[in-house]
Amino acid sequence: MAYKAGFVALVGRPNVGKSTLLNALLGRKVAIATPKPQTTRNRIVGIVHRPDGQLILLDTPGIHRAQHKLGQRMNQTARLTAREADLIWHIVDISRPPNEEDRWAASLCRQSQIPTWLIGNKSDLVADAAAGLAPYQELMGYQAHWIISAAHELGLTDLVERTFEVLPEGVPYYPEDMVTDQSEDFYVSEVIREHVLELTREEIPYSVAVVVEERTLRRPDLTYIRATIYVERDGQKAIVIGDGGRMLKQIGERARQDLEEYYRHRVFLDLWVKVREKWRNEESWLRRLGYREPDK
Ligand SMILES: Nc1nc2c(ncn2[C@@H]2O[C@H](COP(=O)(O)OP(=O)(O)OP(=O)(O)O)[C@@H](O)[C@H]2O)c(=O)[nH]1
Repeated sequence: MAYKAGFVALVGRPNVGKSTLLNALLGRKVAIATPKPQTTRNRIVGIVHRPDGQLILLDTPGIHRAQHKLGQRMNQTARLTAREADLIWHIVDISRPPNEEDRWAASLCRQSQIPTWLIGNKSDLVADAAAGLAPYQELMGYQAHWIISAAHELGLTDLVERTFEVLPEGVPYYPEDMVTDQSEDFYVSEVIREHVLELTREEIPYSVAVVVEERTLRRPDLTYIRATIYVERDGQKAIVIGDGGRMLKQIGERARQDLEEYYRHRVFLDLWVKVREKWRNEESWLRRLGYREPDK
């Protein structure tokens, strides 16, 4: 069987169940990939790995965020192009009728000219799912539609199965063993490190490493992150902390803002600075920090 690999963009107004769907799909066979922010505009939020293929799920920032800024957003970032996705899943909540935002999302999908499937979620909430889906179908007229319940994991197998069928043939984009936590922690540490380097300039060259010690979702809208910034000398520690802790506060502030943007909810960032001499020579440390040898 030919190997399939492709990108699916998730589109849908807030609250339709995108995160729930992702979580349901991101079972064991799935890993989160966290590319550097500059490498792609549409964030990769998950990869479904199978022996015969790889389904890469993309989130499209800007599409489902701004309710009141809808007008502005229309001319701004939210845009999907065929270069970025092979298929769009436009997710809707069939327990409610379509609203302005659903219409707007639909117009973006149409403009993109990417094949789009209508995914009617929350089927468990309605007695007649087909009736719930009908107004959306009328409005959008997409090629195909699906009825699912992300929360109850209904209809997902078929959806994924059929999606693989339409993905292009290709080679894997990502290694199969991509581990969720590692890449996410690595991303978080890179964000922090970036601000350390930016704010301290030449004073702290490359002798800085950041280790995420804890990262927990404390509440649905709050991620707690405790991280340690490692430097090689006491003098560097003093610089990173700054007078009265001012530098560290600024680093934390900037990194937190970036991370809140990334997680789309509040982040409590607890930063520590420690000295560890010559960490750069320690192999186990380099591995712990995520600096692995590139994949062959
Ligand atoms: N009954 C039911 N509730 C669901 C289903 N899918 C999602 N929900 C609920 O709908 C609400 C919104 O779900 P999310 O997954 O956070 O929606 P989202 O589209 O990611 O929302 P944003 O993060 O705001 O973009 C949550 O309370 C979910 O528990 C479903 O299939 N059935």
